[in-house]
Amino acid sequence: MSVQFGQITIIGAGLIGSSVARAIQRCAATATLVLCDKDKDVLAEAKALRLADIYQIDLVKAVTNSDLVILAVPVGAMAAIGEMMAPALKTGAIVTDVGSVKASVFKALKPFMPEGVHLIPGHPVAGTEQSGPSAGFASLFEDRWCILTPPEDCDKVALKALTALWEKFGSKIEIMEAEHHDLVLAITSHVPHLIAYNIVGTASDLEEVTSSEVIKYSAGGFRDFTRIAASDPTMWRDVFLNNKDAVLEMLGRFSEDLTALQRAIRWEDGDALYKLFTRTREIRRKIIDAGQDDAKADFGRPHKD
Ligand SMILES: NC(=O)c1ccc[n+]([C@@H]2O[C@H](COP(=O)([O-])OP(=O)(O)OC[C@H]3O[C@@H](n4cnc5c(N)ncnc54)[C@H](O)[C@@H]3O)[C@@H](O)[C@H]2O)c1
Ligand SMILES: O=C(O)C(=O)C[C@]1(C(=O)O)C=C[C@@H](O)C=C1
Repeated sequence: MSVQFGQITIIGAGLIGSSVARAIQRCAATATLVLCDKDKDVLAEAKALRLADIYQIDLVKAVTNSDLVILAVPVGAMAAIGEMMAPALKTGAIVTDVGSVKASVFKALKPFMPEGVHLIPGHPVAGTEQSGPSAGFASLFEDRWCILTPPEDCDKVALKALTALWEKFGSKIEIMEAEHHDLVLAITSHVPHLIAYNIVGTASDLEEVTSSEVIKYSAGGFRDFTRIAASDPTMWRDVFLNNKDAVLEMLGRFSEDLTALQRAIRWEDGDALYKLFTRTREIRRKIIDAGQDDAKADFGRPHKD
């Protein structure tokens, strides 16, 4: 495959940044790949893994001359990075990100973007509970959705180039409004993570059950929740603080439905329970039929490369 960009810079060499680096290397999408991270140990780990051509702790130096800058940092870190790197951005460059929330990222970055720089936020809907450069893998994005949320006046050529790159990674592309993205992901990703954090927290707080019993007898359902609840604390703190309205809206609905379930159990309304469980089983089957599930669901995705 041919080189599409002269220089690409990835800011943040963690799970997603390092997976993007590996995917870029695999499809030879750039002549020069620059990897930047604020943490020197992370950069050293990335270097040992040979994830890029240049390793740079200085943000300004890292983005200078880049045709594409990909921000792969927690969403709460975007604004400060945007402000710091803005003066060094090349005219015509594309700035994108991989953050799990979209409206707040656009709002955080837009004011700093110089004239002639194309800001196109993105979100690969693929990941694991792991963090850091060693946890990444090139096939992470294969057959997964990558949602792009370009502004209405987005440059068509820039959008086409970014779309082509994600397609090279094996992703399926969906174009969406940022606010709609945040509402959909609140129910499909953010609230499920909150539920997992909460149930594992509740179990560990139980006074009459020791924490060693929780670990010893954790099977099936609870174990699956612990995988999700092991996800990165910084990343998820930032997701909830930056998608507050949509998460609270979905959490309100969730609480109402939970109260209905509570009532059904109290009044021994077996029909209501049976009906709901039948409906939810159908949803699981539809997800499998649509190819959106894989065996990794239990313990993270196996590394395929
Ligand atoms: N983990 C997932 O499953 C997943 C999936 C899709 C999208 N995302 C999004 O991807 C982004 C990165 O998540 P991750 O899982 O790769 O996290 P990670 O913790 O593995 O990596 C984040 C990296 O960013 C670096 N960093 C933080 N602030 C920085 C700064 N100011 N300058 C330079 N580097 C900085 C950290 O040192 C770290 O190495 C987040 O916005 C997250 O919402 C995560
Ligand atoms: O599989 C997992 O471990 C994930 O949590 C991945 C997951 C998700 O909720 O689906 C997490 C956050 C991202 O923004 C995208 C993907």
